[in-house]
This record gives sequence, structure tokens and C-alpha cells, in this order.
Amino acid sequence: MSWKVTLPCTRTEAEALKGDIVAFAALDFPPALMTSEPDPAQPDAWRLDAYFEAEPSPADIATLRALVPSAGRAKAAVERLPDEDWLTLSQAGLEPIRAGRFFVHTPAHRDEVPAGAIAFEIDAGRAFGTGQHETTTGCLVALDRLKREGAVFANVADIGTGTGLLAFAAMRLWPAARAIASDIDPVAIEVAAENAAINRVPIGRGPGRLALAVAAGLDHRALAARAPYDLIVANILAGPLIDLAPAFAAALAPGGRLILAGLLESQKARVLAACRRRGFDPSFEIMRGDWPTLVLRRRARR
Ligand SMILES: C[S@@+](CC[C@H](N)C(=O)[O-])C[C@H]1O[C@@H](n2cnc3c(N)ncnc32)[C@H](O)[C@@H]1O
Repeated sequence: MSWKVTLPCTRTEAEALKGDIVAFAALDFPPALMTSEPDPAQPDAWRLDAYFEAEPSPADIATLRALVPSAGRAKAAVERLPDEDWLTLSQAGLEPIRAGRFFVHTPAHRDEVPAGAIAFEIDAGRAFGTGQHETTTGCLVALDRLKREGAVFANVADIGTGTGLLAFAAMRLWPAARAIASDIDPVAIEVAAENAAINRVPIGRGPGRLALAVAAGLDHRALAARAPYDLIVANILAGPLIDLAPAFAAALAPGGRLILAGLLESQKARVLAACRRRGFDPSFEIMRGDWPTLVLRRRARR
């Protein structure tokens, strides 16, 4: 059984909430959230729809209400849905994303892959990373730029992999690399494995293969055993990224690259300072909305 909560909102609010951004960035309870375009007959009637697996509590509704201040005291419509696939519902509105050479789409847009694109079909289901969020597209564009600049990576880690998308992208760009994708959330690793199968990403240990691990940060035997890496990607949040800076420095080879996302522009200086202290120099930055993606290089000497 699933539940749907609907609140009115403005177009600006709806656009800010589109996709999976909210489920990850603002809420501890990740309902599937989507904003709905208005009925053509009522072009100003935008609304926020949030799908829950269990009956939403008054606190859940209050949290949603805070996301759309224009709703004011408008009554939230709470609807109990028949046994539909609420995850499919939540993804139905996701348009494909282009980021660099990448094209990321849900099963509904399988037939729209442009010629020459590096395409991934991502069934986000219970994990973050449909490609809709600026932090994910920022990382995809950063990977694409590194490839265009001639970087070659043979040993890659994607920390906080969610759906697995960034690890898959790195493996398409550097097919001979061995890669490991980890997440603190075991469900994300299940989803990443499912997406690997959908996208024919070989799972395993050797070159050209992807290993998966449930781990907090780099704290896992498999992650330690594979170090030093020449590329680490981590789209998490500013706080954990700062905490992980020493571990990133220890796990990266001199000259190795670090791609960081999940921080807001206002948090960038703190993240950069933590990385500089640990022996990283900034290489370049990709800005998407309020979300910078930082690309850094580990100095030969710290
Ligand atoms: C913003 S999502 C990024 C997903 C995907 N990499 C992308 O770019 O779309 C962050 C992911 O990091 C995971 N995560 C959060 N803290 C973590 C930590 N300390 N170690 C490993 N994974 C973590 C979350 O479970 C979540 O799947």
C-alpha cells in the first residue's frame, strides 16, 4: 500500500524540487517526491506530490509543507493509493538527462537515446542517482572533461554510489579500469547491482569490472586493499566530505584525482580548505545551480 500527499505550490517551488533532489538533500525520510506540472486548463495550479510507503505522519506533512512555503495553511490532500508501483509512479515524470556525452534515462525513455551518446538506463527505485540532480550531472560533466583532457585512470572508486551511475560512467570512459562502488546504504548497493545488470556493466574484481561494497567512507577491507586509487568520485554531503578528506588523501596515489560533489556553493570554501590541508590542489570546478562539483589533484608531496 502506498500513500500520496499533495500540496499546492508555485512554479518556482516546483522547479526547485524537481526530481530526487529533495528526497536526498532535505529529508531524512526519503519519500519519492515529484512535482507535477499543472493541468493545461489551470496553468497556475502547480503542485507537489509526495509518495510514501507508509501512512505519512503529521511531522512528515509538516516537513513537506516547509518545502513549499506558498502553500501556507492550504490543506494537504492525503490519499491512500491502491497497490500500484509507487516507485514507478515517482519516476514517471523524470525526463532524460544530458550531461557531457552522457544520456541518462528511465525505462520509459529507452527509445530516445541520441546517436553517439553514452547512455545509461537507471532504475532509481530505492536509491539516489537518476541523473536528475545537479550534483550527479556535475560529476558526469567532470568525468567527461577529464576524459577529453586526456586523463587515463586504471583504478577508480565511487564512494556513495547510489544507483551506481557515476561508477558506470567512469567505466565507460576508461573501460580497462577496475572500479569499486560503495555506499553506506545496503539498499543502494542492491540497486547498483540491478542497474549494473541492466547496463551490462561487468561485476567482478579485475580490470574492466566493477566491485560493490557496503561501506561508510573508505572504511572497508576491499576499499583499503585496492588503494592507491588514481580516481575517487564522491557525491555525498559537505560534512562527510570534510571528514573523509584524510581518508581520500591516504587512498589516492600522488597526482590522483578527486571529484567531490554534494556541497553547496556556501560550503565550498570549507571543503576546499579541508582538502588543501590534506595535500590536494583544485584543478577545475563545474557549477550546476547552487551545487559546485570540485575536481582536485593530490600533490606529489603533502
Ligand atoms: C547524493 S547521493 C549520490 C549518489 C550517486 N553517486 C550520484 O551521484 O547520483 C549520496 C549517496 O551517498 C551515500 N552515503 C552517504 N554518506 C556516506 C558515507 N559516509 N559513505 C558512503 N556512502 C555514503 C548515500 O547512501 C547515497 O546513496
